[in-house]
Amino acid sequence: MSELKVTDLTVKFAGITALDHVGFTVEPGSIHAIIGPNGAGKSTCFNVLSGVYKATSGSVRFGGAELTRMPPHKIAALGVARTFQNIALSRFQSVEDNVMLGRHRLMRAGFLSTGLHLPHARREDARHRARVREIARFVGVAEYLDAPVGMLPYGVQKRVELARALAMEPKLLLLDEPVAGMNGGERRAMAEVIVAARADLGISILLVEHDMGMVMRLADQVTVLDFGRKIASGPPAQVQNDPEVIRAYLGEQAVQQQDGVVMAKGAPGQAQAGVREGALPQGAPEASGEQS
Ligand SMILES: Nc1ncnc2c1ncn2[C@@H]1O[C@H](COP(=O)(O)OP(=O)(O)OP(=O)(O)O)[C@@H](O)[C@H]1O
Repeated sequence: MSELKVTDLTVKFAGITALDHVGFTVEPGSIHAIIGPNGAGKSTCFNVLSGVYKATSGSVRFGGAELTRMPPHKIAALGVARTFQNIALSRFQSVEDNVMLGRHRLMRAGFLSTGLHLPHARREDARHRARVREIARFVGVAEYLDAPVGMLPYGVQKRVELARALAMEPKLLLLDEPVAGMNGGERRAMAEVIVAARADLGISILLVEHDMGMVMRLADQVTVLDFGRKIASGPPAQVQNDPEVIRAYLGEQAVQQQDGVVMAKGAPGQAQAGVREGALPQGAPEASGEQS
């Protein structure tokens, strides 16, 4: 099994250092979360890992391969699959056809022989469609296989996206805010699928998520970014009590006020000026059911 090792990763855009010598390791078969307030560099990190952005310096190694100079399709071919913050599916195609797109790199029959319905291409297509149906059952979308994706509820579409990523038979899955915009029930269903993907398929998972209840419940390890720098890392229980992390989320005042309890000032439910999105709850709560 391959580990993902990120070392000294730096990404600069004109005038902005989005990632500043960031390092972390995703152990094989683990769930690792990257968290941090808005603009911390989480998406930039994902975009480098999947080949969308080029690193300014540093290294990303997956197994024996250096990913930083590889195009996205080569990284995918090594077994790294990702989902996106905003759903990236073909709305007019069926669930089955969308998930089949994930299998393309695994198919040997060319476009022409598939189009001409040659026997070997037909057999291969049937084999892949059978696997697609298995994966659809695994993520709980089997009943929607024939439906156009655009007709389905948002939570189901997010699971279809996960199914398409799993259809690539990845070793490492990058999930960019997998429960964003979902209601409580949808979040719990998604969390169950993520846990099952690790347990049943042995996949390593790297997760960016603003739902801290979910992160604290699912992740084995958490890396915290703020303004492009890694400010903390470790198991969830350790990270959520780290003063640097509390300061990043709630500001200096909160650190001075808090004595074991992290709270923002102001009326309940009212955001404090300067408090950044993704407030960090104490304890290890169940999946929150609330959107951060
Ligand atoms: N393509 C780009 N060009 C210029 N600046 C960028 C680009 N992508 C990201 N940035 C900047 O890099 C910094 C990190 O942004 P990034 O989107 O990675 O943060 P994030 O932690 O994912 O935030 P959010 O939680 O809001 O999605 C921000 O200052 C952002 O404006």
